[in-house]
Amino acid sequence: MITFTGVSKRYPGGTVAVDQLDLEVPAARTTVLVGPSGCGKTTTLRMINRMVEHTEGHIAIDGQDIRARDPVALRRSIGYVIQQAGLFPHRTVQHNIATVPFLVGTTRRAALRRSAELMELVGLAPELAQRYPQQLSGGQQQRVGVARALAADPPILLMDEPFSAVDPVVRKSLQEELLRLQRELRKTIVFVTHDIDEAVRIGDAIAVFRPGGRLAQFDHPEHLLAEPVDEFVEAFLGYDRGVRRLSFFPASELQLRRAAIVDADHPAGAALGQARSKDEPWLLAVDSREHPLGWIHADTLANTAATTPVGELDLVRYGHVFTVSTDSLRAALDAAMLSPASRAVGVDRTGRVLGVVRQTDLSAAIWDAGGNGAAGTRAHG
Ligand SMILES: Nc1ncnc2c1ncn2[C@@H]1O[C@H](COP(=O)(O)OP(=O)(O)OP(=O)(O)O)[C@@H](O)[C@H]1O
Repeated sequence: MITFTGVSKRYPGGTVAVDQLDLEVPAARTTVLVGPSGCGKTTTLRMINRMVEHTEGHIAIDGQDIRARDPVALRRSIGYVIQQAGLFPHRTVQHNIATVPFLVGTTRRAALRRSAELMELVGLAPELAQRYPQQLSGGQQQRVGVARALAADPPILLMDEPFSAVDPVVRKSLQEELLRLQRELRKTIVFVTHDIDEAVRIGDAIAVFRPGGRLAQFDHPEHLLAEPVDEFVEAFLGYDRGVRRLSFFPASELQLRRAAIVDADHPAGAALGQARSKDEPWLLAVDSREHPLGWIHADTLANTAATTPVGELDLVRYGHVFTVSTDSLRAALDAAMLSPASRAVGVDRTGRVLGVVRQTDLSAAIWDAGGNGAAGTRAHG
């Protein structure tokens, strides 16, 4: 655990970057520091490894005051990842990753072996080992940065806007990788970002700072979104926080309708009977592996020769699906909103259709989620 007690930082010249911070950063969890530009996030992060010395108060790691530690040894025992990775341009990928092992006197062989292990861990192909940083994409550079920070197996990892220089798609995949790594490694991660969506996605706890370096709220993401302490936090979270909160409620409890599924080789007449008897105006046609093909409306079936197989009709695109076991209500809502049939298609991990969810059933689940705020369980998606 990292404990800040009455910590302030006044830079020479008088700027108070952090003002009387009391914060307990839990061990083996990801804590995210968010807030508008200049509110003291980076300063807070850098005070942990003494790259910036605090001017008031105490900072302790597992009960030990960091001032009692040698700053160089302290820094080496804490992983540090920054925006645009901060790699050494004249060192190959494998040597960049092995920087700290080399510094602390690990044998060349052991350091390079560790480097290869870490490349695999962060999802970098082995053939990239001999490349130089400028020969990598932004996302690959960030992965090297993470691998380098993990090389000495530090219990604490500080990450300062590590993913903000890459495009949104790469950023999302890096966030997913970080979540996967963290499930495996259980480091104490302190992560700085401007982006509240990123914070909610990866944080177990979120500290929102306000201008002037003051802590506004420290909370679990779902609780933060449900109950911002004041107007500043509410505005910072954005006015779509209700929808964002849905990402904490699993889709697995949604009622899935199987009666709306029809095999592609089923004749139109029988499908029409199914649609009418089950009160399902939209049917989802599936192939022999039960993967979705598209929607068909009862009116279309009524105007088709009864013997024509459903799969030969003009099916309406089904849009995107949600994975029942891992996605959240937010993903299911999104799938339903974008569906021409106003229904979301729920699949298993292999893409097999498990059922469809109507917007009315979704509304009921969302209503329940709203009523039981704090009881939500985190979905993985
Ligand atoms: N070395 C320094 N000397 C003087 N003032 C500084 C120094 N570093 C930061 N500051 C000031 O301290 C305040 C907090 O800066 P800090 O970088 O911690 O904020 P931040 O929340 O990380 O900002 P951003 O999101 O823009 O990176 C700002 O007013 C900044 O100008």
